[in-house]
Parts: sequence; C-alpha cells; structure tokens
Amino acid sequence: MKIVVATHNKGKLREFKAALEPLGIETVSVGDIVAVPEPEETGTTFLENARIKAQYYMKATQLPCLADDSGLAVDSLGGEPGVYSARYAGEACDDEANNRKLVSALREVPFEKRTAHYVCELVLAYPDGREVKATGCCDGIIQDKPVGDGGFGYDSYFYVPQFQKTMAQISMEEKNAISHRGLALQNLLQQLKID
Ligand SMILES: O=c1nc[nH]c2c1ncn2[C@H]1C[C@H](O)[C@@H](COP(=O)(O)OP(=O)(O)OP(=O)(O)O)O1
Ligand SMILES: [Mg+2]
Repeated sequence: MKIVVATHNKGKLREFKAALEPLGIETVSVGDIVAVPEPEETGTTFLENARIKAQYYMKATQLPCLADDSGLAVDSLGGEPGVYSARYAGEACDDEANNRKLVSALREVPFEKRTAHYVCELVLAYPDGREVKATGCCDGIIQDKPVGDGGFGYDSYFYVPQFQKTMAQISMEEKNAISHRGLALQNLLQQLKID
C-alpha cells in the first residue's frame, strides 16, 4: 500500500514515513508526483485548511491524498498563532522568525502560564469523493530557550512535561507516540482498519 502525503513540509513527511513504514505503508510526497503551486490556506480552522490541501492535491494527482494542517495554540496568547502558525512572523517567514516572535510575545509571561497545545487535523481525500478525517492534540509548555535539534517548527521550544524534555530532544518514535500528528494518524489508521 502507498499513501500520497500532500505536504511540502519535510519534517511532517519524515514523521509520516517513520510511522507508516513499519506498517508496510509506503509514503510518497506529492511534490514528487506533480509540480503544481501550493494552494492558498484560506480556511479559518485547521480542518478547513486540511480539506483545502487534500482536495486540491487529490484533484491534481487523481490519487488518494493525505493532508495535514497543524499548528500551535498558546493559551496566554488567546490561542495564537493557531492556523497562522506557519506565517506567524509574516507571509514569507521561516521557523526561526516564528520562534523569535513567539518568545518575544511571551516575554512577560511566567513559565507556568505558558501552557500550549499542538493541534493536527488530517484529511484523506479519495478521487470518488470520500473523505476520512482525524484529529490529534498534544499539551506542552513554551520555554524561553531552544533545546534539542530534532523535530522542526516550534519543537525546540515546546516542553513536554511527560518526558521532561522538549519535542526536539525526543526520538521520532517517541514524538509519534504522543504528538498531535502521531495521535491523529493512529486515529485515522483505526478508521481505515489498519493498525
Ligand atoms: O510537530 C510539529 N512540531 C513543530 N511545529 C509544528 C508541528 N506541527 C505543526 N507545526 C507548526 C509548523 C508550522 O509553523 C505550522 C504548520 O503549518 P501548516 O500549514 O500545517 O504546514 P506547512 O505550511 O509547513 O506545510 P504544508 O501546508 O505543505 O503541509 O505549525
Ligand atoms: Mg501550509
């Protein structure tokens, strides 16, 4: 079995590959199949954006496509950056700029009030119109300084209480066992009756 992963994010791709390969499921990046521009993520929720990406790439490839829309919601920032996580510091920004903005927004907030959640919505869209959806959430605390060099995005600032480490300090297997994306994927596989 083969799944087309409708993302251009290398960190997400690595995680999908690591989770799915042991189950005998091969993953291919949509970028290796078609050369089309990325769709605009105009939704106001993770689910809407995941649907936009899944539908767009399914139509472009005529294959079942799995899209992931995910991000970070920080309680003391009223849920920001939320669906804007990838463009928190502006349209053409990178992880480093986003992290700098996050640390600066939380400057006055004490550690115990820096509770946050990673959220992931997955949509698997089939050419016959069927859609399978799954969601996952992971709680953490945003720390001041980056620690660890694994993961991607906000991971080196995302402290996971149960490991007493950041998301960038744990292995990919550990991350997949507890992360928003790992949990959403487990739920999706249950719905597909693959475990
Ligand atoms: O496990 C994670 N560890 C760290 N950061 C994460 C994670 N999961 C999402 N994030 C952050 C990265 C990015 O700032 C945003 C996702 O934005 P999002 O639009 O879903 O992905 P993207 O634009 O990088 O790739 P694509 O749309 O092609 O799937 O949330
Ligand atoms: Mg995106």
